[in-house]
Amino acid sequence: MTSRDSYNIRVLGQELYDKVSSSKVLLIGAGGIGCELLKNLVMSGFKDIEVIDLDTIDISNLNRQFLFQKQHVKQAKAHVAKESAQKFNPSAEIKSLQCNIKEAQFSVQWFKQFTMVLNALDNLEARRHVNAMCLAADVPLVESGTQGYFGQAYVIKKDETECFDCQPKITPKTYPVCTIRSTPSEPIHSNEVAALNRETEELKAIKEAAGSPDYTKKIFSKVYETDIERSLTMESMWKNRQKPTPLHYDELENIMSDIAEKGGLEDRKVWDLKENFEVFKSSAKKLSTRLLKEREVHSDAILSFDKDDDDAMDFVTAASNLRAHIFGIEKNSLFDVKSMAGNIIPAIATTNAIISGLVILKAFGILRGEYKNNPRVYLHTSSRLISEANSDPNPNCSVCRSRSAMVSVDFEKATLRDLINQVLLLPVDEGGAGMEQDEIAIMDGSRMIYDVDFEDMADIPMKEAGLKPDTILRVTNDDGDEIDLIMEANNTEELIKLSSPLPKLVFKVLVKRKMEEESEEANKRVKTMHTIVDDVILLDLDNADDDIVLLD
Ligand SMILES: Nc1ncnc2c1ncn2[C@@H]1O[C@H](COP(=O)(O)OP(=O)(O)OP(=O)(O)O)[C@@H](O)[C@H]1O
Ligand SMILES: [Zn+2]
Repeated sequence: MTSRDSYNIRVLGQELYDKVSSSKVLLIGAGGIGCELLKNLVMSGFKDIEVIDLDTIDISNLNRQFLFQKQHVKQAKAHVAKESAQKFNPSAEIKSLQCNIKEAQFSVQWFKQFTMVLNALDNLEARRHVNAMCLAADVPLVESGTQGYFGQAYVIKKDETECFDCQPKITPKTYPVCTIRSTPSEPIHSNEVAALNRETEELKAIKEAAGSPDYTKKIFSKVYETDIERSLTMESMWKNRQKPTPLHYDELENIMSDIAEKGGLEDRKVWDLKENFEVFKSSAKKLSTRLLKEREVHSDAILSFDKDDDDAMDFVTAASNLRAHIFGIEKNSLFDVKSMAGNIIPAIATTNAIISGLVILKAFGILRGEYKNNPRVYLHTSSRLISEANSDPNPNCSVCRSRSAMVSVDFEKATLRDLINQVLLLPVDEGGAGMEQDEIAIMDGSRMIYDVDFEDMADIPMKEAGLKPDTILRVTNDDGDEIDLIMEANNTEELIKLSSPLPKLVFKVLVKRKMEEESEEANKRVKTMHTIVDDVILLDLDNADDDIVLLD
């Protein structure tokens, strides 16, 4: 036993320590939160850890992802994180995978081997996927995230708490191109125009003029002079708006200044007009020189935008500020533009550290069997921690409120008809779905494979119908019941068999489904169901007669 272990026994107590050291944990993501978390896991006594990350280390990760150093740049995050974290507690067994967690090899069955899953991801799609997999595998998940000084950590457990998708998520803002091209009104508009310009016509012009002595002048004059003067001729556009003021290259060139290019300009300072002009010229020149060099190797080389490319960020900042000046919009520092153009909020190491610590506390809670009573924790401004009770699943959530079960299948022989007869029509008290034949619909992802008017695939072997192990079939009926059937290859003689009885119906929502999904209005109504008029909720808690509750 290492001294780390005896220390952990004293801190956690023997009972929790034993649970910690015998549990198997999956950590998804080895970025800002993931690095902190992996270090915390090994230091607090977790011994069996699998870490997965699809990415390689970028130089910009080094300021906060402290398991990585300069010599690791371009190596796989998961492998380097494992090597570095291992040193904190050599008795821990860490397995690393450089993969996308959405790959088919990480099946529901694979997820089932873990005591818990810890998410340290940075995107909605992967979070949604892991949420669905953990629900299907019935493995508790700790979800976490940070944005600047804000952060949160909470537990998701099937049937006990809200899942990741129980509450609608705000989708990132987009701006209509036509509006921002002609009449930008906020700083972010100008930035996007600069980015768009760079990506479309104006960048093409820069590329074509690259190498010629007056190419920056050409592009400058087109975007900031000719285009603006043209738009000024459309009188009606400026009736209720401030008119733009074109910029003239030669006039700016003649302003006396000792700045030759960006050298010495601070990233957090808002540059003045002349400074933006000089940075525009120098960054455009550097970008085009780079392009010409790359074209010597590949004739069709292009430059693509990367928020961590200094020349690209200088160009976008200066170009958007020049345009902001024309439209009388406030200019921004390079630091601010980087947040907007890269659609990022700067990551803060301290926030990641606080949230990772909380994730470990949530994980201890899971090992003590605390789900609903394992409060969500939010980190707010002024470093205040706020805890909030974990909520029940949203009865209208289409992700966690559908029932799911594993079905073992002989894909070579069993047909959808077998599935219908032996699982879906099977009475509820025999562990089946108790559905009616003519109201069943079966979907394989977005592909309809069976309903009463489409039986083409009902009598062919499932393999021929394109079904394979780990397919998740969604079965619905006219009552709005939803059942997810996770199809696994069978290891018995039987054609088809439910691995476990279907979970009983807890909440059955018979609203006419018009209120579902997408629209904000619908989402509001889902959250406050008592305001729904004319909708009916059917609670069938014990599978006895349905109770009908009318909502006023
Ligand atoms: N589908 C996925 N499968 C595996 N790993 C993923 C998946 N999606 C995201 N990740 C990983 O999750 C981690 C999230 O970490 P973080 O938020 O710190 O992002 P980052 O890319 O390292 O930093 P930044 O975006 O701030 O430059 C990243 O390392 C990323 O590679
Ligand atoms: Zn849910």
